[in-house]
Amino acid sequence: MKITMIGAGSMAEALIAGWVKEGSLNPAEIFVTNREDNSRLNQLKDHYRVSISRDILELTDKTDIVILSCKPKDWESALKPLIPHLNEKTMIASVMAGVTITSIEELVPVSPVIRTMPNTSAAVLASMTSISYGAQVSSSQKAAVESLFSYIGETAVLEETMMDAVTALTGTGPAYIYYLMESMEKAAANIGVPAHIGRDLVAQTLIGASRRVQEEESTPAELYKQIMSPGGTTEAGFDVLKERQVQEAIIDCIGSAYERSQQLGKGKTSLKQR
Ligand SMILES: NC(=O)C1=CN([C@@H]2O[C@H](COP(=O)(O)OP(=O)(O)OC[C@H]3O[C@@H](n4cnc5c(N)ncnc54)[C@H](OP(=O)(O)O)[C@@H]3O)[C@@H](O)[C@H]2O)C=CC1
Ligand SMILES: O=C(O)[C@@H]1CCC=N1
Repeated sequence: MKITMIGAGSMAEALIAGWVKEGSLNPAEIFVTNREDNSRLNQLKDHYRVSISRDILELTDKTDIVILSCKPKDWESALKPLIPHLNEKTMIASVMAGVTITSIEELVPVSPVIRTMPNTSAAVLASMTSISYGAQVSSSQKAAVESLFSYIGETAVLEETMMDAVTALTGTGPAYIYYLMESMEKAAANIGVPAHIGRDLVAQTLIGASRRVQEEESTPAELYKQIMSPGGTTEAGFDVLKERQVQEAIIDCIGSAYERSQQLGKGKTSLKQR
């Protein structure tokens, strides 16, 4: 499959890294462009052997899928020069937060449009990617898209009404987990565990906890209650979490990310416009 990526930032790199990691895609058939940062394009070319170009029309020649991996404020100007060269065989897949299928279809009525929400764990083939299809996507195109994103992790096909929610939950999600890990590393250092040791211990603790949720029937609450002995260490820790209302803060954090995804879809590019 020949891919054109418009945008060469963090999310684009995570996708590229995942697609080439085990040879799922031929890097020469991944064409990447950005707005102006030549050194970034050369870096991606040197590291992953992808094809790069400043000529967006050259990139879209015979491409099967154009991936919009720029920011929500930039996609319309990025896509405009391509419009006369697109047809019903060229899929447009967005990874952008907020931007709706309808808004892309309005600009490119001829093309099948797909809205996706991967995450940066694509780099290690562990993305959770949600996918929604516009009305013009054929069943063979749907199969091709699902195969493409299943190379880099798990996929779920969802109604578009859920895309802002999954953006807040799983697109943004790894960042919350890294923040938790950073907090645990800082705590480790405070209680005498050097950072380089603490990092590995914390990472394995998260992997083990996640795997139990994936592989067993128990809920997270049942699992944490198993760890909590009356009067023990876990209870002492949870007393602080409850006193500081950490669970409420996390619920509000994801709610705020959800609202922001909705706003981005309405073209509110600045946080001040909230
Ligand atoms: N980061 C993440 O974890 C996730 C991000 N996303 C979505 O992915 C998208 C990209 O995010 P992220 O990678 O973090 O952003 P970055 O800021 O890292 O990258 C944005 C890229 O878009 C390029 N760009 C901007 N304008 C144009 C244009 N007119 N034509 C071509 N390229 C252009 C930039 O080029 P230049 O540097 O030259 O300006 C840059 O390469 C966003 O829409 C975001 O919502 C989705 C899931 C997770
Ligand atoms: O912060 C953002 O807007 C993007 C969307 C999902 C993750 N990062």
